Order: sequence, then structure tokens, then C-alpha cells
Amino acid sequence: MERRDALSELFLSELATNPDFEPNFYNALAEVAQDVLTIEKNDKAYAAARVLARLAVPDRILSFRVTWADDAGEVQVNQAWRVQTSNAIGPYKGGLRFHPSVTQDTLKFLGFEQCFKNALTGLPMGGAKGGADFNPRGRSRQEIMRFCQALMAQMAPFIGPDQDVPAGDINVGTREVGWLFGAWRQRRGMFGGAFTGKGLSFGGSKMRVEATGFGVVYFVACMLAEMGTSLEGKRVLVSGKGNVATHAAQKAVEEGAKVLTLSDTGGTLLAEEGLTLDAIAWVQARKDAGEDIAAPPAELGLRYLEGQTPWHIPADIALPCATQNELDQSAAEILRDNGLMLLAEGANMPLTPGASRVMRLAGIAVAPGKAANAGGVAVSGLEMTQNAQRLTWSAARVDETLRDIMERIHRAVVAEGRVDGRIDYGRGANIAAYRKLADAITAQGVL
Ligand SMILES: NC(=O)C1=CN([C@@H]2O[C@H](COP(=O)(O)OP(=O)(O)OC[C@H]3O[C@@H](n4cnc5c(N)ncnc54)[C@H](O)[C@@H]3O)[C@@H](O)[C@H]2O)C=CC1
Ligand SMILES: O=C(O)CCC(=O)C(=O)O
Repeated sequence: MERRDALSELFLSELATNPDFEPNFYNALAEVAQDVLTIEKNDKAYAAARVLARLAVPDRILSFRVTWADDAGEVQVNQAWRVQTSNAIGPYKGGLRFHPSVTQDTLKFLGFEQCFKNALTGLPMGGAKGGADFNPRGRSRQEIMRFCQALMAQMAPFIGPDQDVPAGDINVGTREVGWLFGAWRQRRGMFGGAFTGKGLSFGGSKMRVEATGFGVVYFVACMLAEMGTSLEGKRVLVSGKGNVATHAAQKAVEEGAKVLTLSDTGGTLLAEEGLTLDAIAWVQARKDAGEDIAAPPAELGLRYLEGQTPWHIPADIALPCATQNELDQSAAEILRDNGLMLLAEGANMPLTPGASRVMRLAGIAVAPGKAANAGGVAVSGLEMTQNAQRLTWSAARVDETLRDIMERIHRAVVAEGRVDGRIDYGRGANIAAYRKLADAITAQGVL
């Protein structure tokens, strides 16, 4: 970690020796600390307020046992959490994830990142993240609905439009948000914008489904414009086959790029001539039906590379859009050797620390998730605005505002990220977000 200075070493050393060491949270905090601690030290008010030390400890971590009955009538027990990291600039805000790999560490790191991401959007949203170690794979629709209801039986008292506003994340889409919202509404006896990503018939925003993936591509277009080029004809690798991946692929194709891949945990779908919108729609339909993508119809021009990730295929742009730590050091070395020009994180923290180091040393522009994938939560913020106004905006208005927000985030990140004639997007994002959080935290006293 050659970027780490004495200040961040000191700050992190206590965390590193903690017996409950949380590796994902540690990596996320380390990334931020090395960029902002000097700013904090040089600002009397920030230093006195110990801003980063306060953000490093969530306001609270709520932990729940979720008990429900499966289709066979057997009792199932899961563990769930809501990490409310900070509401200094707005109500707690961040998604809910259902996946067997979910731990308190995962959610603590995601909640911390969410504070910075939400600050970058310019909208009044604090940071939170939640989820459960529940695996929806192989579960029936009824079982997933019962699980959502059992979870809300526990979590509903802590959720509300001005309190904490969850949304979807991995394995939590519009359908699950509908069930969660329904259960919240029933428990609390009120209707309000307590969730985003809702169905359009009960307060959801147009374009929320597309927003994260589209926003990634709007951000990449800004990076390319900064380099004096565009997406036209660029070869793009996308990983994942979910909400973020398929919408990033769709928008990149619409902007003239040649998207070569999507992927899942079993392998990579390769389109040598570039994915068509029909091929992307096929992947979306398979995912929605809970079916795999290993046997695509011949007319779509796809090949499934069993057991492979997309990263060995030569390309100009990489968009990891599946999950954290999905791209490691050796994959980064292959991308670098194949002449990659930029990478934007659709997923949250998809690069391992080793992969980040390879990219940095090679001078490859890397847009961190907190900037590049902020479009999703930005449109969630617009959904909260629409709910508060009791109005519905047109898709065109939301999309235009989304593009505008991504361009503003890009400008803010570039303004803080110029180092030795190049742009360090990670540093720019950390500092721009930190300043906003620090101003709010110092202004509100010691609490
Ligand atoms: N949905 C949203 O609005 C936002 C999501 N994100 C992040 O984007 C990432 C993806 O989230 P969604 O698309 O919403 O989830 P999703 O549940 O729609 O899709 C995730 C997909 O990734 C695939 N996957 C999981 N692990 C993989 C691996 N190791 N290799 C290849 N594929 C893998 C799974 O097959 C799954 O279909 C996550 O890191 C999430 O936190 C970030 C910002 C907003
Ligand atoms: O829309 C939201 O509130 C949350 C989106 C999210 O979980 C994320 O940005 O990682």
C-alpha cells in the first residue's frame, strides 16, 4: 500500500489489530483515509471535530433474527442487519442485499461507502446499508415474500421517509421492494416514501431500474470526453448479468460502444461482434426467470465461456458490475497488458486492493463506485423528491436530471482529483464527498 502515509498508518493501526477485524470495512476505510486525513489535519474545525474517526463508527448497527416458515412448513432462521452509518446530511439511505455471503462486515463497508456516494450526488441523503444472509436461490416466490414480510416485522420501526429509506441491491429488485414496502405500510399504518425502487403504481420513479447502469455509462462518457475521445467503437467488458450490468451494457451499446461480455458466477457470455440489444434483453429475461445464461440461442451470436471471467479478453474499457472483490490482481495485470484505457466500477468495491494497486501504477483511470455508480441512489433521491411533492416526473425528465447529476459528480471529482497532471478519480471522489460530510458534521456540534 505505497500510497499510505504516516497519518493514515496511525489512524488504521488500531483497526487492524482489533480482534473483530473486518477486512472489507478496513479496505474501504483505508482507501478514504489515505486521501482525506491530510485535508482533515490541515483544517482546524475538521481536525477538532475528528470527522473521519466519527464516520468510521456507524451511528448504530441494528441486528435482527428473522424467523419464517418455508413451503414445507419448516422453520427457517436468518440473520439480518441494518447499518445506519450517518444521517448528517439527510435521512439514512442505502440498499438491502439478500445473499448468503452477507455479514456485518460487508454491510459496514457498504454503509460507509454509501455516505460518500450519497454526498457526491448533491442530494440530501445520509448513508446506510442493510441485508440478510438469506439465499433466495431455489426458493419459491411465496417463500421470498414471506421472508420479506418477516424481515419487515423486525425492521419496520426503524424505517421511514425522514428516518431511513432502503432500496434494492443484490437479489432485491422491484418485486422484493414491493413486498418489503407492503409489509412496512401494514406494520406502520401509513403510506409514505419509506422505500425507493418501488413499483410505478405506488410511488416508484420512472428510470430507477435503469439508473445505476445508465449512470455508469454517463460517467464513462465524461471521462472519455476529458481524454478527448468518446464511446463510439470502444470495446467494453461488462461483468455480471443483473440490474447494473445489463443496463450499463444497454446504454453503452446505445452510445455506439461494442460491448463484448456479460457474465455470471459460472462463466462469461462472449459476443465477438458485440452484444445486440436483443441479446441483452435475453439475459435480463433469463435472470428475471431465475434461469442461467449458459445456453444462449444460436441467433444471438453468443458463446458461453464456462468458468471464465471477462477480464482476459482484450478491450478498451472494463465495467465490473457484479460484486465486491470480483477483479483481483492477476486479472488487473491481464487488463493492463491488453492495453485497457479506463475502468469504471458499476459494483461497489469490485477491485481487490492488489488490483487497485496495479491500475494505479499503470496510470489507468479508475472511477470508484462511489462516483461511477451513484446514478442509482441519485434517482432514488429523485424518487424521494417526487414522493414528497406527490408528483410523478416523466422518464425523460428523470433521465436528463440523472445525466446532469453524473456530469456534476464528474466535474467535482476532477476538480479535487488532479495530481501531477493526471486525474486520480478515487482521490477526487473521496475528497469532494469528505468536504461535504465534514462541513455538515462540524456545523452540528459534538454528538
Ligand atoms: N442496484 C443498484 O441500484 C445498485 C447496485 N450497486 C452494486 O452493483 C452490484 C450489482 O448489483 P445489482 O446489479 O443490483 O444486483 P443483481 O442481483 O441484479 O445482480 C447481481 C448479479 O451478479 C452476478 N454475480 C454475483 N457474483 C458474481 C461474480 N463473482 N461473478 C460474476 N457474476 C456475479 C449474479 O449472477 C447476479 O445476477 C453490487 O455490488 C451492488 O452493490 C451499486 C449501486 C446501485
Ligand atoms: O438507491 C438506493 O438507496 C441505494 C443504492 C445502493 O444500494 C447503492 O448505491 O449501493
